[in-house]
Amino acid sequence: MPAKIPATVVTGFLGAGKTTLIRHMLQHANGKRIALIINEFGDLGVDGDILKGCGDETCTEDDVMELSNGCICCTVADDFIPTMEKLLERENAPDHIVIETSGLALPQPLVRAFNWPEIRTRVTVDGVVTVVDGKAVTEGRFAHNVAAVDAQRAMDENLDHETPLSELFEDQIACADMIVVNKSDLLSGDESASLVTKLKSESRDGVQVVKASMGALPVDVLLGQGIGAEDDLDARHEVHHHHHHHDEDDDHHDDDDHHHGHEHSHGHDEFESFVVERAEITDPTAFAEQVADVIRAHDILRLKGFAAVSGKPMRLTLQAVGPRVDTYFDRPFAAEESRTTRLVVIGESGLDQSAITTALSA
Ligand SMILES: Nc1nc2c(ncn2[C@@H]2O[C@H](COP(=O)(O)OP(=O)(O)OP(=O)(O)O)[C@@H](O)[C@H]2O)c(=O)[nH]1
Repeated sequence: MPAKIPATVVTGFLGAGKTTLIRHMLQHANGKRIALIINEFGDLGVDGDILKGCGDETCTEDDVMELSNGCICCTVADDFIPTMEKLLERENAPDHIVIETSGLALPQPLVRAFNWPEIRTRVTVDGVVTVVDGKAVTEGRFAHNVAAVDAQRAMDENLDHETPLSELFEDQIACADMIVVNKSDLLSGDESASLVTKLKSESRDGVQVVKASMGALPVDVLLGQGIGAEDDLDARHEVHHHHHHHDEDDDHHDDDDHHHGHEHSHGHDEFESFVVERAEITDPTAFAEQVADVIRAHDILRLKGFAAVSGKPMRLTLQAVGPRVDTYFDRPFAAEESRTTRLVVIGESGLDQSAITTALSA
């Protein structure tokens, strides 16, 4: 039997730097054929577009497969397994598979999917890499809810779920084989060192915690961990209490209802996304400020997309994580492509979509 193809799962909260890390990895792959599977939250396919546009010969469009919108654990049978099978049927099998989960995904259900018989004999989970936004964590964006949650708990003992942010973060840390403290360039040496120490103490024994800027890590550090995470699921406990019925079963593959039945009880239903489309903008700097103001006013977690700038043939990529907005021109608009501005907005459920749309369209 041929050796199993190793697959690395890259997880991490919205905007932590997963796509940036993968892009760096592809550009330094040294001839290794890496196939990518991307599961994005939000409708625009921004991550796939950024990766396909990386212009490196080792990452042709064929090597990037996008899963339809939705969380992997709800769509294993309909989407993830068929996509993997398509990849495995290719004549020219990849040396390594990298899966970028959406920033709102729980990695455990994805790792569990590697125990499906169709996949288990041919692929193994080489390791789970969890990318952490060092700046956001240092600023307490995931932890500052803890006091409120504890207060809530004290009032109602039946309430067993945490805030969506802290709970996702904990699940992603609990599943990690390697934790990347990204965005170290935005931290002092002391800040990043103390975050490394803290995450080491919060993660399982033997988990590596490394610092990075712009996800720049040697490919050999990221790939080839040889963990076999699918055999080791129990150690990667989930704090998501409301769907623990996933836990015991390695053989639920013939029970599709099992996957769909609880689709609406997932933590990430507490998040939503929508797309805002507007006409060309005139000034990238002014628009970035406008976007930052809208993000602050509406508590938006993540905003990204592409803009057309009057008089410029190039497309502007806009990326915001919290109120920090990055822009750069990535490539010319194609002849048949319409010069519009399209942005995907992601936040906790209850966003005022019409007010946000109006403010971004002004
Ligand atoms: N300063 C700084 N910015 C970074 C770093 N890594 C990523 N970014 C920026 O952070 C933004 C989000 O990065 P992505 O790589 O798209 O993050 P992601 O985790 O793939 O985001 P989602 O797929 O939306 O969850 C982009 O504007 C990046 O340029 C870093 O190490 N330092």
